[in-house]
Amino acid sequence: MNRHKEACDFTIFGVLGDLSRRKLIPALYQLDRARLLDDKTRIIGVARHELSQDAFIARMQGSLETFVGEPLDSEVVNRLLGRMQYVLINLDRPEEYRRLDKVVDQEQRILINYFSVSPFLYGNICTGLDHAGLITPTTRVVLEKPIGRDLATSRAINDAVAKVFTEEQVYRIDHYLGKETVMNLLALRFANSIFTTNWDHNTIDHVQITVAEQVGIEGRWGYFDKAGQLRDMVQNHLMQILTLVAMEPPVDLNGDSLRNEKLKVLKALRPITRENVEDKVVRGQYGPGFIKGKPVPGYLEEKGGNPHSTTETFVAIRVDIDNWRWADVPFYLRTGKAMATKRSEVVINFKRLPHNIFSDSYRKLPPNKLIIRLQPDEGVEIEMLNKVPGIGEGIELQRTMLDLSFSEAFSGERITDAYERLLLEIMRGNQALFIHRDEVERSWSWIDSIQDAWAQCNEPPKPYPAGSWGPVASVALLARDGREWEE
Ligand SMILES: NC(=O)C1=CN([C@@H]2O[C@H](COP(=O)(O)OP(=O)(O)OC[C@H]3O[C@@H](n4cnc5c(N)ncnc54)[C@H](OP(=O)(O)O)[C@@H]3O)[C@@H](O)[C@H]2O)C=CC1
Ligand SMILES: O=C1O[C@H](COP(=O)(O)O)[C@@H](O)[C@H](O)[C@H]1O
Repeated sequence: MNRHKEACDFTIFGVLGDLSRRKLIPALYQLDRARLLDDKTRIIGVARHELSQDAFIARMQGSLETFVGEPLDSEVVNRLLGRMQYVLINLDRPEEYRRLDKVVDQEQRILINYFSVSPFLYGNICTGLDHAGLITPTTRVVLEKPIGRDLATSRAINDAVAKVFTEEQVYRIDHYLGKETVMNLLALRFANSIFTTNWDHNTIDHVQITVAEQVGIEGRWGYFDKAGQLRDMVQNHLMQILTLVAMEPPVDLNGDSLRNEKLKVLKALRPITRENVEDKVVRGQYGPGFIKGKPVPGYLEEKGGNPHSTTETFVAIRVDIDNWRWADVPFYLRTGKAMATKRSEVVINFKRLPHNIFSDSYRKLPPNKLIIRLQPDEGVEIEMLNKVPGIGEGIELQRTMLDLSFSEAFSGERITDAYERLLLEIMRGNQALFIHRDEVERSWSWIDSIQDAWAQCNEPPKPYPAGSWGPVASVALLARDGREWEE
């Protein structure tokens, strides 16, 4: 691993697509602004449209103007655009990859190949790069999620990539791993003794992980309807958050140390099958409703959609981890589109104390909670009991919050976008924030079992109004265990 910035030929396949325009190009702008790109680094955009270099630069400038979200620094814009070069390649045609050979220089710079296209094109790109003799031991490849749609397709894609790249050359992106607050889970857990020593079945009752999105599908029907929320969000983002919360302490922060500990958690997930799927999983689909006071269509009425689709837009799951640390500590996951608000958080619910010595007003003392706000309004809260000040008789208790809001505690620090961090780590050659093939395949195998169980049950998803917290059945999922969601 090289911790220093290196000169790269950063090549984006699918440079005119949504991800590239909305996330990658703006992230490169921020890195250039922070002087984190080597002076010799170049950005090569690959797409299949006849486009002059000037027209390409104009399109990239348009992306910056639309998606950077702050006034642009013209000096940085000019420097960044000056690094860019367009190359026309139809990714299905191996003979066209030779055009890249003319622009990359692997003696001077590291070649990074970012596949910002459908995963079903990854094999073709690998063949094309190999055909053109562009793969050397220092070449890197970046794969976007989702890798496939199940274990079989993910294996086929990983096999195609493994024909030409070693695992040490592959960077599988899950952008949640680049979010400040997700990375902070490591600091919280392994830099603070109060948590390190209170992080198991002895002190924790259960864990909740919520990733609620307020947006609906909004023009992404073609992709989303074939995927659904389980594949789109749980297989990757929620599984990664879960593994970071549940894993054993890694020996250090190196890529393999972290990835091995995460993998052990995935191996310990209790399978969900036809026999228990109805008790453990709730599938929902949003209907018409109101978001921010405005009427919004249901999933089946979205533009370009199929009015008979049974694809889920919401999932809630009780996950059990069969290992020593988490015996009898359920992890409840929920994620959905078109929900009441955008909110992602992890809530660690501690156990109740066995006995109450205080007033009768609390029959049982409410347990402590640690709330980790992943986004928005990033921060950490601890819910605890305090004495109400005063000289009255006895000790009166009140629930209080210790609230560490990142915007206040680190005021002046800009919260970097996940892609900025991840692109930088790829350029540095640090694999710690990227996913190993074994993790992807373990996760798919667990998800496939739920998909199979759903297919056997053949039950339609439960409806919920857009702008709500999901189907009522998701409340019942916890109520059956005597618990409730953090609201
Ligand atoms: N968009 C997002 O927010 C996210 C995307 N991802 C992943 O990122 C990847 C890209 O997604 P996204 O940008 O949304 O997809 P888009 O469809 O917007 O972009 C893909 C690009 O690939 C190009 N392309 C397709 N086939 C070929 C070909 N044969 N030769 C050359 N170019 C081709 C398309 O060009 P053309 O215009 O000619 O069809 C298009 O510009 C996917 O793997 C997706 O799952 C992951 C997380 C979030
Ligand atoms: O990967 C994806 O993530 C987004 C949500 O990302 P966030 O950073 O805005 O939380 C989700 O909307 C999309 O469907 C999914 O493919």
